Amino acid sequence: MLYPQLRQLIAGEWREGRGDDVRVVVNPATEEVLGRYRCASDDDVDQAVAGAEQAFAVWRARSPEQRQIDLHRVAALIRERVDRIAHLLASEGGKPLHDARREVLRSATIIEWDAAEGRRLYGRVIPAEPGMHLEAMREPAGVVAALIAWNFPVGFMARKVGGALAAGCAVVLKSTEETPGTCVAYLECFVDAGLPPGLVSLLIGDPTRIAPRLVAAPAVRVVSFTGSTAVGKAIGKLCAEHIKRSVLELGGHAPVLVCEDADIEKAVTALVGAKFLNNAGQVCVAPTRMFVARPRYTEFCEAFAQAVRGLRVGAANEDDVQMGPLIHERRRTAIESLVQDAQSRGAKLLAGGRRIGTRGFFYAPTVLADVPVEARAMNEEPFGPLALIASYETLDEGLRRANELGYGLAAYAFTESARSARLIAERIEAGMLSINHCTAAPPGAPFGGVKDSGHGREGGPEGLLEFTSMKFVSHKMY
Ligand SMILES: NC(=O)C1=CN([C@@H]2O[C@H](COP(=O)(O)OP(=O)(O)OC[C@H]3O[C@@H](n4cnc5c(N)ncnc54)[C@H](O)[C@@H]3O)[C@@H](O)[C@H]2O)C=CC1
Ligand SMILES: O=Cc1ccc(S(=O)(=O)O)cc1
Repeated sequence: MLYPQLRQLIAGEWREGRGDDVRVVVNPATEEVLGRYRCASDDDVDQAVAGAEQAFAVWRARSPEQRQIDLHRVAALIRERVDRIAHLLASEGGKPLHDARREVLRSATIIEWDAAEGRRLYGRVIPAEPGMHLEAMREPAGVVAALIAWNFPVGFMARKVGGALAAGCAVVLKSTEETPGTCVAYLECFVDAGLPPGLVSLLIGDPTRIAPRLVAAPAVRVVSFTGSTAVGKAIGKLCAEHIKRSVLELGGHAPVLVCEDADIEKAVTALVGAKFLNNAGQVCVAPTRMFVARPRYTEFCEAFAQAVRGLRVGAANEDDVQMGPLIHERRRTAIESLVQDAQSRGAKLLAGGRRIGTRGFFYAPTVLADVPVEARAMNEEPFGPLALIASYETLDEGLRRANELGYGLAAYAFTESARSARLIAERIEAGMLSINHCTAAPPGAPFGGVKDSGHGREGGPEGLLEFTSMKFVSHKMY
């Protein structure tokens, strides 16, 4: 399948960037160069924002029903082009083709859900004396700056671009440096569906140049970022400086409580899938710190390690592959260093712990047990195929361990006890808790974190409201 020409989409026109730098895109499974792009310049950013501002005026004037119809055309094109988009996502991002396909198809469902929800952005009539009409109106916020990461570029585009458009906004999207071909192919669906020119722009280039200019642009009203907590803090500061509303979907280091009464077989199947088979652990909600009730510890460790040893690692297009490579050499070195550090502090290696092959950024699915609290991996988000296991004596202690980090994105619990489940639900410090499963949040659920994992929500009615502003209108009629 042909790799696309990597062009910017600026004010309705696909064209080359006008920045100085040219960068390459690499297949992480083969290290082969897939393509090159010239970065966006400051002027490109300004033109994209100006185009979005003009298109916003057209789009907000359309009825919510018409916007839903328009977005359904986009979703239909995404489904039609699933093979092409998934192929690009797998080549650039390294995930197995079947996972890439699932992400693309799910993204169409997200857009459809948001498109329908866009018709329900109700305001409120406030009771008042006769002759006075008091109303809280919800309006589209304006131009949205969407900054995404490489691990689920399609899912992120659906949530940010789909959500913003469904709420009546226009979007300037900053592509990921690693997966620009996927972003181009995906946004072609929006253009080819006949949306107003300029409604969605795509900028590819140096994020440290694009992001500050985009956030500072007066027409930009909401900034939606997905990435690390470190970069999220920098974006948050920029937003504060320019008084921009922000949605920050940042890192996580999800704890898992495996209670004494858990079904260990079911827990292991769910956790191995969510940890390793979901983008090789490069997921913000990946279950990573597994705290197991002492009486079930050995049983859990053995079952978990055995399941992990049987996983098939390989390139996206290989038959039956379950886990792909890491996105780049930096991530592999980071995982390696976390594993070495934990082992030097007494952690026991139960599976993996090594590179695989001579080409591509492969690292074996790795399990460490008896991981001490001071190991770096217990504190820094690994963002890779590394699971950590430790035991707890009481549920109180388990909850304390689960809550001890600054992160607060996803958390998981496995228990057959309604009482334990309730206690965990009440006391866990996380934006999302899954009990007895690890399946992904559906489009209608509010996705997001607390503490250092960010603020604001994507998905559900809550996600759409982030792209709206309130206007209070009081009308004295006589
Ligand atoms: N919440 C999530 O889903 C993600 C979390 N991460 C975390 O970040 C760590 C590092 O991965 P990276 O790819 O290096 O993530 P990162 O946070 O550095 O980059 C994420 C996105 O932010 C943009 N970015 C980077 N530096 C920027 C800056 N100074 N100003 C504005 N935008 C900037 C990049 O274009 C990138 O696509 C991972 O190990 C993981 O812990 C990374 C990607 C996604
Ligand atoms: O890594 C975090 C992450 C991954 C996927 C999604 S989505 O549901 O596909 O949007 C959200 C966050």
